[in-house]
Formats: sequence, structure tokens, C-alpha cells
Amino acid sequence: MAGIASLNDFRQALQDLPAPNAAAAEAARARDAVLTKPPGSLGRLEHLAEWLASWRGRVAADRLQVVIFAGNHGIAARGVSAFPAEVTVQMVANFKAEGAAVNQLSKLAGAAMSVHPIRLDQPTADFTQSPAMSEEDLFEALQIGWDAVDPQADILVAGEMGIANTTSAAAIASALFGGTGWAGRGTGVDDAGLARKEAAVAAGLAAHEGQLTDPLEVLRRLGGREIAAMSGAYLAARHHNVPVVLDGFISCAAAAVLQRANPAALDHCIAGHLSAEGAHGRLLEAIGKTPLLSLNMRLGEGSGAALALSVVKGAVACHTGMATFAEAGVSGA
Ligand SMILES: Cc1cc2ncn([C@H]3O[C@H](COP(=O)(O)O)[C@@H](O)[C@H]3O)c2cc1C
Ligand SMILES: O=C(O)c1cccnc1
Repeated sequence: MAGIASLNDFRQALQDLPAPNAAAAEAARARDAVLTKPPGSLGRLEHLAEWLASWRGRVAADRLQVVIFAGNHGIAARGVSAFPAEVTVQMVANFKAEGAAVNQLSKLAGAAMSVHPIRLDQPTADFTQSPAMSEEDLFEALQIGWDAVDPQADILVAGEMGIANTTSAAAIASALFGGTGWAGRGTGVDDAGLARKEAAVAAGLAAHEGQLTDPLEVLRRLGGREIAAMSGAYLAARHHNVPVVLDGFISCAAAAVLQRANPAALDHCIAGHLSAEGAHGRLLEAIGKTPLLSLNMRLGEGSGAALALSVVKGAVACHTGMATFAEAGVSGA
């Protein structure tokens, strides 16, 4: 599937998911079994090599892509972030000038990074009052995300920038999985700010009650442009057989939308890290992912996933570069 021309195309793409390459995964397992180490001793690195093989058909991390989407949120006016909304556009300039954390981590991993601001002058509507986006807005953002993916990439990371988007992500998580307590401190709100976030999420769920059964409606009503673009990118990656490293709370909320629409939709994704955002662990559990790193990071931007790329490269280096027992003349067990 090269592109999507409508919301219906996107819905169809969610149902027609490509399967993993079982033969390539088996070949990776077979090679792993004869490399000069006790079986299983490289732990999750072994699974990473198999994961890459099962989507890419080979174990490689030569062409890495980091895409960052930015959007503004009407809900920001409710005092739910420690920072003002203008930081979104300012950080986009910082990404372009290569001054942000994710620039450094992408560079370290050798990844190509691109930035996609989406209508920053048009914040989404305050979701406690009306749907955050129209269907046209939702489709536009999904398509921007879809089209941003390099079909030849060996791995994709999608990141985000959008002041107040941890509140939007918490509302999405609450709508998809139920329960309360999904709001966290984001950029560092105090107790009063956290209470405002919880109130905003509760008001959002009440305002859209009875209309949150379809995950794409959850995304449209409670999401944001950059969050929808991430959902679009993750599904496009699946259709291009590009494996994905997920980032923090917002990234996983975008991914969770797909998983609720089709439980197999995230089979090509791994979790790059556990964010310090309070409910990220709970969200990872809900989507069935175990994080690679746990470094107390809570930045977003795709930064945790970009750092995890270097671990994945470690897995590839071992899998492709190590000698076999036969080659090295090392005795077996
Ligand atoms: C300078 C700065 C750089 C950032 N980079 C990512 N975020 C992160 O913070 C925002 C979410 O937190 P909240 O919901 O509390 O606004 C997002 O833009 C996210 O990517 C940043 C935030 C700031 C202030
Ligand atoms: O987990 C994240 O991605 C996150 C947490 C706090 C602020 N921004 C992003």
C-alpha cells in the first residue's frame, strides 16, 4: 500500500496488515544458535536481531529514520503544562537548528532526522468542549505521518513536540483502556497542575461519552495533529515492512489507537524505553510491550527511542559480526 487517499483507506490498511517473515526470523535464530557464545547469553539482543529479520528480511540497521511531528493543542489553555504553548514552534526551530536532545541522539545512532510541523498556527479544539479535530484534520495528520515514512528504512522512530500533549495522550489512554490516573506531570506541573490535568481528562471523557468506542474516533476527539501523524507513520511503517521503536507516553498513546483497532497492529513495534511519565508503564502493559531502556527520561521528541537505536545497533553488530563456533574453532558445550 503506497499511500492513503481517505480515512476509509486508513481503516482498510488497519485490517490488511502484512505478516512477519517467518523464514527470515528462523534463519536469524539458526545463525544465532551457532555464534560463539552460550545460547541465550546475549539476552534481548538476540530477540532484536530476530525482530529485525522478521520485518526487514535481514538483520541490518544501516538506514535509520527519526521523524518528528509537531502540533498545538487547544487544551493547553487550561493550564495543563508547565510551559507556554509557544514552546512548540520554538522547539521546531531548535530541531531544525540541531539543538535539541533528539538531534544529538539521532546523530549518535547515525539516523536521518526530519521535522514536520503541522498547522502550528491552528491548535486543535479544546477537547473538553468539542472534538479536537474534524475528520478532515484527522485524515490530513494521518496522511502526513504516513507519507513521512521512508519505505526503505531499516528502522523507524517517530517523535513528537506539542505543549499539553501529555494531557491529550492521557485522555486517549483513558478512553481506550478505561480507568483514571492516566495523567502525569509531563513537563513538570505541580500538584495543582496535575489536578487540572486530571480534571481535563475527566471532562473530555464526559463530553464525548458514548462516542469513544471507535479508536479512530478517540484519536479525532481527544488527540492532536502530531499524535495522529505518529499513528499514521506507525501504520505506514507496517505496510512498508519497516520495524518501529516506540518512544514514551505520547508515542505509545498514538500506537495504542492502532492496537485497539487491530490487536496485531503493533507486532512490528518494540518499546524503546520506559518513560518517567507516571502511567507509561501501565500503558506499555496495556499494549503488551516490555521497554528496552529505563533511564528516568521524560522528554518525548522520540529521544528515548532514538537512544534505543544504539542498543539495536549493538544487536546487529553482534549478529552480523560475530564468528561461529566452526569459524573460530571454539568448542561447543
Ligand atoms: C523545552 C521543551 C522541550 C521539549 N521536548 C519535548 N517536550 C515534551 O513536552 C511536551 C509534553 O508535556 P506537557 O504535556 O507537560 O506540555 C511535549 O511537547 C513533549 O514532547 C518538551 C517540552 C519542553 C518545555
Ligand atoms: O513520555 C513522554 O514521551 C513524555 C513525558 C513527559 C513530557 N513529554 C513526553
